Amino acid sequence: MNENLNKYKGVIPAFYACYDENDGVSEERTKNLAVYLYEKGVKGLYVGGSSGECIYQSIEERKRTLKYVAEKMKGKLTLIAHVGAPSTKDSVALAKYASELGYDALSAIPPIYYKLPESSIYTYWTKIIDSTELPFIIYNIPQTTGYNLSINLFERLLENKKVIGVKNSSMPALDIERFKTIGGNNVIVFNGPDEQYVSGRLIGADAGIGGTYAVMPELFLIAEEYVSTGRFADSRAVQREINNIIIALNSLNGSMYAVIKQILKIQGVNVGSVREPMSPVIEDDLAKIEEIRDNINQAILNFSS
Ligand SMILES: CC(=O)N[C@H](C=O)[C@@H](O)[C@H](O)[C@H](O)CO
Ligand SMILES: CC(=O)C(=O)O
Repeated sequence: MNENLNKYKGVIPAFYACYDENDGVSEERTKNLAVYLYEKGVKGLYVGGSSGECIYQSIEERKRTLKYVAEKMKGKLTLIAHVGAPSTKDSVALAKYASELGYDALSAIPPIYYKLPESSIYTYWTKIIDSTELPFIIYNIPQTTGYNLSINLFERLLENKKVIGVKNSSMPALDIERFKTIGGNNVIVFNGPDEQYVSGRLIGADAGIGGTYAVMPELFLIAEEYVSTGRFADSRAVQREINNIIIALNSLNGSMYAVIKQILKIQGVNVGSVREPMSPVIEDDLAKIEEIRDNINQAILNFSS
């Protein structure tokens, strides 16, 4: 692995949108969550992606989140700014801003909503990449964007030396193997699906970025330790627990992020709720959410010994 890429190797939580009680971006809560995750020992933060509710926020709000995280964590954690927005213009504005703030790398989803040809997707990503000196991580998440990164476009993008990696959230582990095989040691491949962290790492992912890490960073750090030290049976056991928890997080009335934020709140890290149209948690689910939180803590205890 290229030396410069070592700072990306590890568990990198996707950072959440942190709101005040009036659905506004909260400086204090954003900084508190950043510090909380830093103290857990994660490698870096992926700021302003799906978990950051990027699509529901104004560019101004996204800039504020990028700024608050950088103010607290620059030089302490590897900071990746997700700058994908519906228009190229807004994405480039965010990219330039993240670069001024001292982020380590940029990342972006492909264009959304309209089904654009690959030539437009190539141009979109390239304009973001060309707008700063920062390295770039492609974000492939076909479930939400409707576009699945082709090998052809991946190879074309890799011709640009600023492209250092891909965060792959498609479900086939095969995609991770292909991207790693094609990219080799000069490219870092991030596992996307948290439910397949262990499989992703074994088939070629160098690291992981995920939306549920922040509610149970300990478990992903343990899974990573087991994988990297060859304790495969143990790593499977942790993955099973993680999956039980993710399934539970998705089994209630509120959106997964609302449930996660409720758990963080019980843990003493209040980051508010989710922005509509995502649904908040409902009163009737609060006891079940406590139970999920207890299960997370029990799993951490079980695997820490
Ligand atoms: C589709 C999607 O949002 N994928 C996220 C990013 O890769 C994951 O981290 C999920 O949040 C996670 O795997 C839970 O399903
Ligand atoms: C990984 C993820 O959930 C994000 O893009 O924020």
